[in-house]
Amino acid sequence: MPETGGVDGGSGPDGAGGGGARPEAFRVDLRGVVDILSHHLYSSPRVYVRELLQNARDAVVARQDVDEAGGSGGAAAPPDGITVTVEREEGAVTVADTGIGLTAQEMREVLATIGASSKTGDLTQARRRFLGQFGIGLLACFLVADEIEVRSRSARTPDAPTLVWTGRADGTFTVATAAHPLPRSGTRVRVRARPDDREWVEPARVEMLVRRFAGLLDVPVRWHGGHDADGGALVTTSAPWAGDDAAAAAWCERELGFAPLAVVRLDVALAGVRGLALVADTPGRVGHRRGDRVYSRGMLVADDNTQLAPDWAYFVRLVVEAGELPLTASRESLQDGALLGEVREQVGAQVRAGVERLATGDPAAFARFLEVHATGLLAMAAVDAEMLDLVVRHVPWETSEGPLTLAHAMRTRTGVRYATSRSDFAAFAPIHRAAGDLLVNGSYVYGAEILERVRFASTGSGRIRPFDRHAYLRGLAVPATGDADAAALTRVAAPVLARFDVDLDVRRFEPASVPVLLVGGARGATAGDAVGPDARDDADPFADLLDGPAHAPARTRLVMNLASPAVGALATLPDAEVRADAVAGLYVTALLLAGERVDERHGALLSDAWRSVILAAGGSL
Ligand SMILES: Nc1ncnc2c1ncn2[C@@H]1O[C@H](COP(=O)(O)OP(=O)(O)OP(=O)(O)O)[C@@H](O)[C@H]1O
Repeated sequence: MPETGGVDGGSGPDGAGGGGARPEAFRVDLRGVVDILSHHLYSSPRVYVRELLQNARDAVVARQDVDEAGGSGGAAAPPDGITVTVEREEGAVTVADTGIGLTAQEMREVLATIGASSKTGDLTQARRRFLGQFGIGLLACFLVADEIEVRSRSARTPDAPTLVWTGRADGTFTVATAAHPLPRSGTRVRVRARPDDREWVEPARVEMLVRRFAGLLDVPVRWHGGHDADGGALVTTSAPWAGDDAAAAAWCERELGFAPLAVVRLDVALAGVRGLALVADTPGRVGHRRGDRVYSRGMLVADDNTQLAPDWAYFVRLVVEAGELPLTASRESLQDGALLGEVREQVGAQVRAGVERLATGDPAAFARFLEVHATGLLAMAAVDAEMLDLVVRHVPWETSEGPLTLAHAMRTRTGVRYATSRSDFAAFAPIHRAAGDLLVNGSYVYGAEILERVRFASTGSGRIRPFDRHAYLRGLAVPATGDADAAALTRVAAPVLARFDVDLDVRRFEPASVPVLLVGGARGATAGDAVGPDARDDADPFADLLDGPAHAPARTRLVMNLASPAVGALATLPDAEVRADAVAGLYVTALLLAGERVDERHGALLSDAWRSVILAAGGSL
């Protein structure tokens, strides 16, 4: 007669509390429970394969504690470990293990009681050794089948009988002695799919699931397609972190589909977490990490897990053995908690250390890393103090002295300045170089934010300042009053520049190779053109306050360098028209040097200037 699973008919003492009412036991509607599992716990019916593998694995581990006296042997004995077999015609899957097995009493107590597990005695100890803990995993078989058959021979006594437990989705089960004993102790669980669920027991699918879930399992797993009589093909392989970097890279290419730029080893001893951080070969989206491949005792938990790495580590994908980190009941993610938080922090620190090692030990690999991930790295540094630190120490910036790290620049120079516009950097870098000052190009995406943070961080305080072109220009030597060259140049150039709505500023500075500098926001084009509002977007917002009377709009200034031979000789040109064309030409040169947008009209001005100068120098039309 079938027994009813999950119902305990026991009762408490009559009259205890509750006015003499007899305590009754909860009843369990197994179909209802399975319905909850399938809709709210498990992501897909395919997890039945994982749950069976997991139970088999735990049984093999538990067996290691028991010294079976002469239990195994015989020609038909299965090989040590786990074997999965599919009967195509029957639509059945069998997972056989050489594990601890079950006695009749254990079958009644742990197989048929929802929430009962043999693995929860000492939770910490159990967690260290077993995958199961909740006592519900076996029910996953009801996602695809109406009946589960567990054929088992306990390893606890040498002459244990082989028993068959048959559990049904209607909540009943039977225990009987098997007609055909198992050749050695262990368990075979067989599920035969419902006609509607045959897709879940298709051999190709089951093989794929077994390889996926159990590929790294810590006990050997064999796949037996059901045709040959041998022990089946070994599915389990060694973990990617067990081999060298080349093996890890090959694994990454095969399993994750990319050739990693670098491999960082992870080892968080406090939770037995081990694995790899594989540096992606494409930029990815900052702040959008691809999930990580997580295993527990070699059983696949997820390949899109986002709990183990900090968000900023978007440039790596992890493959990790989660060690003692507990899993949720669905077994598809990790339980949140202090331990997970600590592990995440250490994983972050180890990824950062890996990037540092790359930066210091393998410059070529680090350069490749920056080529792909620089923007992302800078984006993270703009918000994360530790990434900022890494960027300061290892990322080279364009400076007036060539590429330098900010750390090096600040260590070796005083008064380092950074320009946040490309045009300022282009125009002022040569002047800084000539004066022995250092200018950093901070016009990259996130450059301004990062340099601003560095400026106020303890490492940077006082050593790096934003570049202020107005203040800098005020520092450039003004020709003495009465300087004849300056007066002559002003007479020649000021009226021409006025046509472009541009003021003249005559200075004398090094290097002489810089004839002109454009300062201010306007991109005046040709004479008579008004300066459009959009032309002001590059202007220094404080320029009005610093330079002009209150509320006066900042006017574009052309700084002409009297130290430049071209500028110095300008006023000596005899022909007024040539002089005017040359001034206009220098103005366009200044626009170009400042990286301003120029158009056809500027091209015409430049062309006129060249024509006039060439003709004046003796050329002919
Ligand atoms: N192959 C097996 N060999 C021996 N015992 C088994 C086997 N499969 C299941 N059992 C027993 O049945 C119990 C219940 O299994 P079930 O999968 O429902 O839960 P669990 O593995 O304990 O926990 P979880 O729900 O976390 O998986 C197990 O604790 C174990 O004692």
